[in-house]
Amino acid sequence: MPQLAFANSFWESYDVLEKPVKAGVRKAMKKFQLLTVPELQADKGLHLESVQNAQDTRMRTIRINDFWRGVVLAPNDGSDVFLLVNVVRHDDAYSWAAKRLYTTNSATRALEVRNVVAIEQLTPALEKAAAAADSLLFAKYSDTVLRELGIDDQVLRAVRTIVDKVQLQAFETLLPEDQCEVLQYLAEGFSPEDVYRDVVGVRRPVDAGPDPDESLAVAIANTSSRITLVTGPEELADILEKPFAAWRVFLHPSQRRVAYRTSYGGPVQITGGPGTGKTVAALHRVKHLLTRSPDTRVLLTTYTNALAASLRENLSLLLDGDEVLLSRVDVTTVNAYAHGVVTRLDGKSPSPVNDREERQLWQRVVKQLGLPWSEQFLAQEYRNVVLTQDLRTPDAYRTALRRGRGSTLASARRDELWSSIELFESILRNQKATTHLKVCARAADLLAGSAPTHDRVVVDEAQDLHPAQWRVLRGAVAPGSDDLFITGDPHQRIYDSKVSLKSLGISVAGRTYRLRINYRSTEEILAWSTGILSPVPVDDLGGEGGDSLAGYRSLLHGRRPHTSGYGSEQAELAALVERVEGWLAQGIRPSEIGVCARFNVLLDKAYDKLAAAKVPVVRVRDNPGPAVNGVRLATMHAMKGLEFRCVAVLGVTAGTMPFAREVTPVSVDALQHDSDLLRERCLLFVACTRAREALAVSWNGAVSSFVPQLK
Ligand SMILES: Nc1ncnc2c1ncn2[C@@H]1O[C@H](COP(=O)(O)OP(=O)(O)OP(=O)(O)O)[C@@H](O)[C@H]1O
Repeated sequence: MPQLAFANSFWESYDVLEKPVKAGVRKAMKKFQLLTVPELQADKGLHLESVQNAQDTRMRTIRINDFWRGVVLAPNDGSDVFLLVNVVRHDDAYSWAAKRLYTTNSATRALEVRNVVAIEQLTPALEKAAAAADSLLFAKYSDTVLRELGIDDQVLRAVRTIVDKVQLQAFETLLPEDQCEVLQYLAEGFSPEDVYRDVVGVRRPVDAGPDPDESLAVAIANTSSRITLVTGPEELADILEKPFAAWRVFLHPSQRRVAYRTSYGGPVQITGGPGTGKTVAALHRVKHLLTRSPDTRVLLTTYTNALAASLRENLSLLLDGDEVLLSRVDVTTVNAYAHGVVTRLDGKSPSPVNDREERQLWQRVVKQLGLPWSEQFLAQEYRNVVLTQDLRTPDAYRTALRRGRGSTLASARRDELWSSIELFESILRNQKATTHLKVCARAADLLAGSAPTHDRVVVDEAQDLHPAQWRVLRGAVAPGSDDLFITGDPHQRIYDSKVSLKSLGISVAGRTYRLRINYRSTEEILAWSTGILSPVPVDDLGGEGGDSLAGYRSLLHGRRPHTSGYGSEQAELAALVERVEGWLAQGIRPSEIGVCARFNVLLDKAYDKLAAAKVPVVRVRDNPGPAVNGVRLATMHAMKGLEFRCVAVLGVTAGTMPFAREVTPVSVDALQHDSDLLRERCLLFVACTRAREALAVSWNGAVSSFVPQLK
């Protein structure tokens, strides 16, 4: 019996087919599992036929129904894997199939496809233009270097005509995938050695011989990042029936490498810009850890309850709803986990105050003691010095290094300040209340004196965790191999947490990896959003140096973000309604649209305007499940970790972004001032990078200085 494999191009077309057409595909696919190759060729219903004038003689089409045909690559080398590459309307199927050529990459040994006709047609004209060009994008790389990276003769000829990145982009959909990726990395300034390591090395089979003489079946097996091989009828039914989520099946080699590495010697850190699949890598790592050993208990944490719910859902999808595996994972936030530990080991449930109540308490302290510091200064001192370093006595505080704080405090002043901390804590005690970070501190103490609760910990959205929360995670698992798998992006740090992971007993030295391909947003959205952060340096995740967004790329292209200023809030909101209606008219579902603003006040007004225009709207804070209809409205903070096809960011006005009240004046503390400003910038960056296809940023009055000017 032949075997079946599916290329990712197939899923892209299959996913949007109408139900009866999908049923037709399923019926046709079944035949591949029931019939022998000669029977397939003779089957009248399937009508497996060659494609006239095809560039690839292995190209066949099959009948799905009167209007649709499947495009199949049939083996002609004695191997037996048929590759389903597309489902196309009858009239287009033949010309689509005729132009495509599948080849085995000489370096990666993976199967890749090109639009051979288009490349042939374009190249001569481009060669003429290139002869007159001042410089060529790949001039500094010799043919030998490019060939070693897998570039073949036809692509090499085209490469020698490329003058700049824009032209490379225009070629992207035509070029064979691995070769294209090599060129994209070189164009970003990566050295051929880096590209070999990150693109070729991770794909090339260890036992690859000097020449690519593999059969089609072997080349298919080498292409796991783009092709799924189906092993049996049940798997086929399963895969065709479930909603398809590409990330479950097609991991980029850089994602696969970090997620499925058998074991790490200790904590490992995965960073990457927005949308690079860090959450996806974390989920696959959980799968790997669970399936590797039958008893392993995993703690998977994220930042908010809403994100925890979505992680749970996706993990269930990835594990095919396997209850036995799922029962060995706890998916939660660090705060909720800490709360559970304290409740269990102290025998009573703590009652943390919320952010607003905590602010009010500090106001009370300031009023009562009449000290020369603002409530904001005291709250930051408590969070960023006292709780960060876990200082518990006035003596410890008196001599502590106040890392990250730019103001000096002499010993006498520190004693005064400590009195405010004592008062704050005593008010809490009297109210039988506490704070989330104090619950974490208590949980860390309790864990230090008891057995770890889990065998492995996987941490998503790590950039915003406070040292008190890291201490909890450190205590949840015994130090050793595979103890902590940490994913995060320091450019998305929207709470004021300064962390040195090493000082918390979490050393990731030699075990840090970076993901660079953005699967979410178009290159246009990513590049524009990157401009929000480009004027300022950003610390890395572990607090040991700097991080940068250089070299991140997207696989998708689209329109540039739309930026517009209005004379009044009314006008801005009226334009929002029009924009959302426009998106809906394009067939985008309400739940695929996100509208966000820095504060709820503006969101409330947006809610009313949209509702008045009969646009369904829901607030993200009300935790609407995926099935709930309605445009999603969220504050910028609540946008963390989410994504939408279209995003409108409102009120990016000079007085709001940055919001002066949230920014410590330079005169009070210069370092804190910079760090507050950076946090505000990151907030806008997070909001904008939630958009997949369309981003609209607007303001009323003067524009925020964070908004990059479109060139
Ligand atoms: N290998 C893949 N193939 C297809 N889609 C992918 C792949 N990896 C990630 N994605 C998709 O890209 C999007 C972003 O992935 P994910 O949320 O894991 O990124 P992230 O790095 O955690 O993002 P952020 O830090 O911005 O929250 C999701 O829609 C995800 O399904």
